[in-house]
Amino acid sequence: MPASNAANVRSIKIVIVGAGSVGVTTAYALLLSGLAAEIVLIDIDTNRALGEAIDMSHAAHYAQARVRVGDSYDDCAGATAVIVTAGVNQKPGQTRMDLVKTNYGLFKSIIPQIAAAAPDTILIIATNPVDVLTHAALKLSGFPVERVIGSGTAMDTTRFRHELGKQFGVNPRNVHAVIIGEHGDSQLPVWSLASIAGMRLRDYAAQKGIPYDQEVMDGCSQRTKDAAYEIIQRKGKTNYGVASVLVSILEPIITDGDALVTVSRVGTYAGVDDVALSMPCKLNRAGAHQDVPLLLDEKEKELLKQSAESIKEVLRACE
Ligand SMILES: NC(=O)C1=CN([C@@H]2O[C@H](COP(=O)(O)OP(=O)(O)OC[C@H]3O[C@@H](n4cnc5c(N)ncnc54)[C@H](O)[C@@H]3O)[C@@H](O)[C@H]2O)C=CC1
Ligand SMILES: CC(=O)C(=O)O
Repeated sequence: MPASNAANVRSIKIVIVGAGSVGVTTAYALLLSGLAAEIVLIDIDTNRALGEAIDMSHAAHYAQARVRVGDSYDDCAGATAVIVTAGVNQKPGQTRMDLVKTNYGLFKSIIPQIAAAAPDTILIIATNPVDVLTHAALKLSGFPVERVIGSGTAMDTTRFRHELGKQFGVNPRNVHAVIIGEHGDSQLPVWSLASIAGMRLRDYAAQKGIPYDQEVMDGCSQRTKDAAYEIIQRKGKTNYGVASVLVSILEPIITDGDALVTVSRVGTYAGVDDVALSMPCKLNRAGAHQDVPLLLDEKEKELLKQSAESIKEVLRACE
């Protein structure tokens, strides 16, 4: 973090609603990041949350931050951001959309309480299905659209860059490629704009003498899409990747950093209105701004439309 922002951190309070696997891993990643002075955990299982907070407060000794449990949603007051991770997760074989009924019901109860206690905060939604619930959180909070952000395909973009970085033998940070659309099965890779060192992937491969094969590339995007299914099949949940992604979304909000991140936000996409999905957004103190139009090719535009429509269909069924 830039030294000029260090002073800000002393006033930064972040609330995490849902102190399960994603919530506590995020709290720990945030604690070690040094971005917050106070981290508050809120969970219906207050006893377990307290155990986590006590344990983490011993790590806080090394990180100069305070971790505590909130007594009620009133503890959201004054939070720079409230991250929502409460809700059921996928069992092996389930899709994210399979969780919608339970988690939508939960949001109807918790979002109005957070909004009443912290009317100026930024909501960051991680609970799945994240796009549908980002839309729900916007409607239930009455917040401006910039202040309701879904973690969206920031997670998939991270996984995609990891796959491409392995394929091309470069650090994933040097791969410029995004996954857009649903954080789920209808997501799409933007191949037409993917680059390494300013070169299209095909050109980079040619320069390096690496064979370029679209089937191999498609394997990278397929593994990205399937990553959560594989991890859940093997260990029952995903938590480390998303925790780091949530901190990477928080960082530009806390530091007013103007970072471009593929997050989910309500808007109109490929002609489908009032739907939340991910496109690159500029993140800063005021929230998420959609001022990064992507010049998609015709096939990508069609796939984005299909993704928006599939999210909208689930939204309609919820209403
Ligand atoms: N956006 C993303 O990239 C990712 C999203 N997820 C999603 O995050 C959610 C949480 O996953 P896990 O942490 O693995 O589940 P978990 O079961 O470990 O934790 C969920 C927590 O929510 C709490 N909770 C339930 N109802 C509550 C309420 N009314 N108020 C406060 N807390 C409440 C539970 O007590 C539990 O501690 C799931 O929907 C999962 O699909 C998980 C990984 C990645
Ligand atoms: C579970 C989930 O949404 C993920 O790890 O991508």
